[in-house]
Amino acid sequence: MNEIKVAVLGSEGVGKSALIVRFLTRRFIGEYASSSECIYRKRLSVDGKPINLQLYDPCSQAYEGRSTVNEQIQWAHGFIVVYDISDRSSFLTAKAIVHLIRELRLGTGKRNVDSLIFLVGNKQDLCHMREVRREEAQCLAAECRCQFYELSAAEHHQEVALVFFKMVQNANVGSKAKERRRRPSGSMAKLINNVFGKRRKSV
Ligand SMILES: Nc1nc2c(ncn2[C@@H]2O[C@H](COP(=O)(O)OP(=O)(O)OP(=O)(O)O)[C@@H](O)[C@H]2O)c(=O)[nH]1
Repeated sequence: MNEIKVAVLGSEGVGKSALIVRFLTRRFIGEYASSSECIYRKRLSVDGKPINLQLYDPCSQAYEGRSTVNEQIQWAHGFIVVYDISDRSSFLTAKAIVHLIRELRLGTGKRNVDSLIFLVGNKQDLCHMREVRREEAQCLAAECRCQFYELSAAEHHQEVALVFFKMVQNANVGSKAKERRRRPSGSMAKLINNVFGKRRKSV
């Protein structure tokens, strides 16, 4: 069964746990007691195929700089980078994380990251306290070639679910493509067989 690993990153209090819990349970739970990192697991069906999804939530460890994100980047197939639209500093942290992911992914040779970073502005219900303009976030997303969403874990279930499903779909397509690159294609396998198989017989 295909394993898809997604890290949900961002600074403290932006709503990482709220988004994950909203996706997993459809509910918004105001406060979360957890103070240590955790991995949530869920079985999904994508295009009729079963998928084991793992979601990494760093909890209060939040963004602890380059070395922590480096480890998370090695682990994850995809990244949901969250900021709070009413907190400018959380946007700057999200920006730093997105840049770091791109830089480190290129460094590890895992180049195909374009569809696997989502920038998510959470707490859209607090738009009267907005500190990050939507256009600014869209610009960052375009510059870093990632997908952009603005939503509210508190108010939107469908939008939140869509973001997670889209990420799983993209990661799944990426892992299938990787698998195909590893294995020779059907026609290539036939060709290899024809050439080398026949030669072996005639020796
Ligand atoms: N108004 C509003 N509050 C939200 C939303 N999402 C989360 N919150 C609140 O923001 C606070 C932090 O949410 P968490 O989900 O714990 O944030 P986190 O990023 O996981 O925080 P850490 O685990 O400390 O890193 C809580 O009080 C949530 O109720 C939202 O969409 N709107």
